Amino acid sequence: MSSPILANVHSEIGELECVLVHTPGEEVEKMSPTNAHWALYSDIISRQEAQKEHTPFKGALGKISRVLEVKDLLREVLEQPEPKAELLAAVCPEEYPGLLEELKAMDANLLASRLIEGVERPTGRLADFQNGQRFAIPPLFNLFFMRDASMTVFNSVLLGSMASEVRRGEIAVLNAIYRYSKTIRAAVLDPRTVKGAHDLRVEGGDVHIAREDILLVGNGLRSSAEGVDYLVGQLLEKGLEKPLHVLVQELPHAPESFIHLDMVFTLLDRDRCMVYAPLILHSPQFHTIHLEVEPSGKRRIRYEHSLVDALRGLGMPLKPVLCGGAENGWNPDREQWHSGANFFSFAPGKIFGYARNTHTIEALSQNGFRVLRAADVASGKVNPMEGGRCVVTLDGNELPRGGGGCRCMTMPFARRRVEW
Ligand SMILES: NC(=O)NCCC[C@H](N)C(=O)O
Repeated sequence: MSSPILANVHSEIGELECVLVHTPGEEVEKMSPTNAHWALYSDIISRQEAQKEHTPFKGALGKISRVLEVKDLLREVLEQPEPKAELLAAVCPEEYPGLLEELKAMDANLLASRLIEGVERPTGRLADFQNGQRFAIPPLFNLFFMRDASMTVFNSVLLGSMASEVRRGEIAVLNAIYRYSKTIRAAVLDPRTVKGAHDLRVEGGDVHIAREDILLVGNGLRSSAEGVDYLVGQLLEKGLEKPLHVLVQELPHAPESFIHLDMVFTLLDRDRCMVYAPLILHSPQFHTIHLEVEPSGKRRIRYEHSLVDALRGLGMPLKPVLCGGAENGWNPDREQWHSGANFFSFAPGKIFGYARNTHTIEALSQNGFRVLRAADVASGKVNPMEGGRCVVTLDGNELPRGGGGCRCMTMPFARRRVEW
């Protein structure tokens, strides 16, 4: 058996070597207009349509990098008796002992599907049915947004501390995978072990590694100040070789399309970033805070003019490309809403994004990004690794209704180091 792949991510843009994804399955249809908002979707979506859009994305990723389906990793873990028992104990409510036995008897394949797609309460009680509490184990509606519930930070994986109850089931599954998979290996940082930390929240959409010594962290609905302090504390405990700069970007709590930093800002190349300008370039209300941490643990903290200015000050001059192609007006708002600022870099200057955000794609084209189609990359018709900058576009009309884009749908596990 080959040796496991080790967690190794030291930037947002290094050439991708291994990425975790989840193809949207039955779980995305286990909702109706009444509970879609609770499930954190802005609309109900069709599995078939979502899969149609996701397939070329995964296919294109497969031409570039090793791609691991989270369900395959889960199956591998469930084939091992002790991890299986441990995971079932974590997710199966004690009030249904019969259910636990039923799940224990399932083979790894069926059980992996059940844990992702959800298990209905076995009681058949009308009250549960009517109040929408139908699940003993809720479906992992948002699992295809692999980015958020865990994140590779250097050589460790940090489990998310999710702001919404509906996403907490993802953590148990991912925790089991990171601890027991034979395919991948990582040291796991688990915020659940911190006692009494009621306001410790951190999600991967907010955590970006700009450079080995610079982290960017969104601070809003999903990641709290305590979450940032936890991450810094963990990195200090592991030992810093040089000062670490943490640039914290405050985010508005509404509308819901501003949930994470990656919905308003993503890194595209050594010298380009995508910005939703009204917030990232021109907001006096939402601050950028620079936390400098020395290897000794000594910290300094100050306001910066903006994220882009702070990065320039740290020797990362970035030209912003505008989401919606303009500073203000309808287009930035319309395209940001459909994850128009959310790009996933698979190498410096090589990115994935949704084709529907035409003004943003045009702005990228004007910045030297060749526009390719994911289906053509997946079929081998074009090779995105050849030539300079490119944006690989996928038809994303159904997927963004779940609330995220290409960065949200990937969890990079290993990348090559960038030569700066
Ligand atoms: N990084 C991201 O912005 N992820 C998108 C997550 C969407 C999901 N429906 C959520 O609200 O958590």
